[in-house]
This record gives sequence, C-alpha cells and structure tokens, in this order.
Amino acid sequence: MRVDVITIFPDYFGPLSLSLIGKARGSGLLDLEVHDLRTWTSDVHRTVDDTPYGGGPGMVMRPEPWGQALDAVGPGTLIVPSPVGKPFTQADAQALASLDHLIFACGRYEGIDQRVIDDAAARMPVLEVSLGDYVLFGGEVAVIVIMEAITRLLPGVLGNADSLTEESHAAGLLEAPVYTKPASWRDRDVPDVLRSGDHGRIARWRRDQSLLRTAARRPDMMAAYPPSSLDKADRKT
Ligand SMILES: OB(O)c1ccc2cc[nH]c2c1
Repeated sequence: MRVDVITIFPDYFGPLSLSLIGKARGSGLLDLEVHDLRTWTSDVHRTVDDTPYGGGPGMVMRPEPWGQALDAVGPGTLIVPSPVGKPFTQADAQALASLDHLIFACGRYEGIDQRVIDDAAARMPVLEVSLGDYVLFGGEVAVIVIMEAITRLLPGVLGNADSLTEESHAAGLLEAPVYTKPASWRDRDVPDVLRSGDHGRIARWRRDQSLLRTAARRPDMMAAYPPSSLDKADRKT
C-alpha cells in the first residue's frame, strides 16, 4: 500500500516510524511518504493560510498549495480528517486497507478552502472523516490513528491474523474480558470457565460476555448487530 501524507507539520509523523508500522514500512508492506505542504508555496514566507471570506475568527488554508500538492501526489483515495466528517469506523478501516493508494490531507487553522475538496472530488474519491465529537488542533493526530487502524489490517503486519477476528468491532461487538497468569491476583480469580479446557464452553462464555458488554456500553452497536447472528434468547439485555 502506498500512502502520501500532506501536512505543515511533518515531524508529527515520527510515530509512524515505530513499532509495527515502522516494520511494515521497512518490509515494503507499507510505502509511506510525508510531504510538507509548504513545498508547494511560491512566496518568500511560504504562506499556506489567509483570512476567511465572510469574516470570522482564525485563518483558512489557501487552495493553491493544496491544489498543486494533490496534483503532484495523486490520484488516489483522498482522506481528509475533519470535525465535519463522517464518523470513522472499523468498517472504514477495513475498506481502506484494501486500497492501493491513500492520500491524507491534514488541515489546520479553521480548515482547508472548500474548493480544494471539491476540485479533488472531480478527480478522485474523497472521504472527510471524523474520529469523534470533539475537535483537535488539526488533522495530524487523526491521521496517525487512522493509519494505525488501517496498517494493522494489512496482511503480514500482525504476527497472528487470528487476533483480527475476535477483537472489538471486527464482528460488530465489543470483545470479552481477557485474563492471563496468575490464576488469582489480589483475591481476584480468573473465571473458572477459562481454565476448564472446554473450548466450546469457553467460546459460549466469551460470546455471552461480548453481548453483555456491548448491550451495557454500546446499545447503538447492539441495535445494529446483524439479527441473523442473534437468536431471540441472545437479545435479552
Ligand atoms: O478534530 B479534527 O479531526 C480536525 C481535523 C482537521 C482540522 C483542521 C483544523 N482543525 C481540525 C480538527
């Protein structure tokens, strides 16, 4: 997978050289390049922002540098983290993980001139995505989160691909509690079923725990959970 990130803060992406993402880059599973938006400015001050038409607080990112940057690195699927974007989900991560070329545009200030998004949408798929109902200083941290969600799904990145099937959100539920040694810790014992060796009973316990946890913490997920996967008994919450 090829990924281009365009930002005025390239140093924000140091973390993408660490751990499993760093290994994915080193092995060639992930070809990531971070670009400084100011590369595509032409004035002595390398200006990337200006005052908003219509007035209002703050500054808006100018269209010219962005247009030239996207011309240079595109086409691909353009992902723009934004407070006004569609909520980013595990399903989005899974869909994006199957693509060949992603481009991330990191906004700052009050955002990117809308014409940049509109112009890009005429030439490539554009997704404006939000991580949640809160606002960050800019898109960089969101890109790191999205890159981690996507990269861990790439074949060969996780040592044990089985981890992907049981984890939260992968099957539309929150995962069951996990335990490891010692069997007893501060007078708290591991549930006996997990030490029974009865894999069928363990699987049923884990599914029940997932359903209970999801119903208690995420009724929205439970409401969307495929009815084909639940019999009537399961729906009691
Ligand atoms: O909350 B966010 O994901 C986000 C994304 C981009 C910009 C640009 C200026 N503020 C931003 C916030």
